[in-house]
Amino acid sequence: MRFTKMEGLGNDYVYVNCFREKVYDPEILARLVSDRHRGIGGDGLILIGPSARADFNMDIYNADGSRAEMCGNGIRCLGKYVYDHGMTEKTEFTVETQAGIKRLRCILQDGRVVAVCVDMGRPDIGAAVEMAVLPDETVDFVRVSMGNPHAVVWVDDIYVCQMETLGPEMEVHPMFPNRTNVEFVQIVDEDHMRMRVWERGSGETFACGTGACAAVAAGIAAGRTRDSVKVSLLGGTLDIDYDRQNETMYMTGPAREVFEGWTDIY
Ligand SMILES: N[C@@H](CCC[C@H](N)C(=O)O)C(=O)O
Repeated sequence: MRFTKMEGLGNDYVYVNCFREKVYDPEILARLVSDRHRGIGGDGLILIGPSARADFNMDIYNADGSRAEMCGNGIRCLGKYVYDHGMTEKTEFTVETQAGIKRLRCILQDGRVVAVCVDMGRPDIGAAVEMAVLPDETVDFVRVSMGNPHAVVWVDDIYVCQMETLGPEMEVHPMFPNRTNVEFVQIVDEDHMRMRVWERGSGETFACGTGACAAVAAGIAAGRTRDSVKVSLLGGTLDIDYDRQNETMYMTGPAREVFEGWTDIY
């Protein structure tokens, strides 16, 4: 099976072009290829395929084999893949995901895609909630859906926020029957946030595009940020812009191809 390893801000995925490859069991394949010691290594698996409703289809599986509805960093890399590999001549096109159809605009340098802007759709924000966690503590969070589930926790400092213990506990808490991604977010000022993320099915990653949109949506709803915010993650910075008129979030950030290869795991 031929594959391509790609990354957006260090959030890395193994891509398989299903226009020419057949994947028999994507859940098992995701676990095998994501293994950083015995596999290719990545935060999950992304399958690029045809769509009856859009220019392309994206299916994403986390490192533990679970299926996710959407991936912000992953969809930017898909945009780079299909343009740079000559699968489209358009710099603006649509991608069907489990969270609906997303519109992408590729930003080129010397004929290659260096960054992609994605219309991420309308965030769905819940009320602030308190959750009991061990031992005898509570944590306040805001539930946000970007098509996939997020819990945004405000912290004073992302480096001393107990992410390693709270993240896995919140991910599987009974309040989230489908589990959740958890964002730990520090407001630097009205235009800038710092964020660490515990991803459902993958653990801590360097960045999460849907998570950054969820954090900005929660920041705007709480009156703590403006509509255009830079989100600094461990792997770099994303630009998130809320379009009030159309009630939609735009995410802009880089996309990189790391290497191509062949594997007999499939
Ligand atoms: N890293 C992604 C999100 C990937 C899916 C997520 N772990 C989930 O299960 O919802 C992003 O950049 O958005």
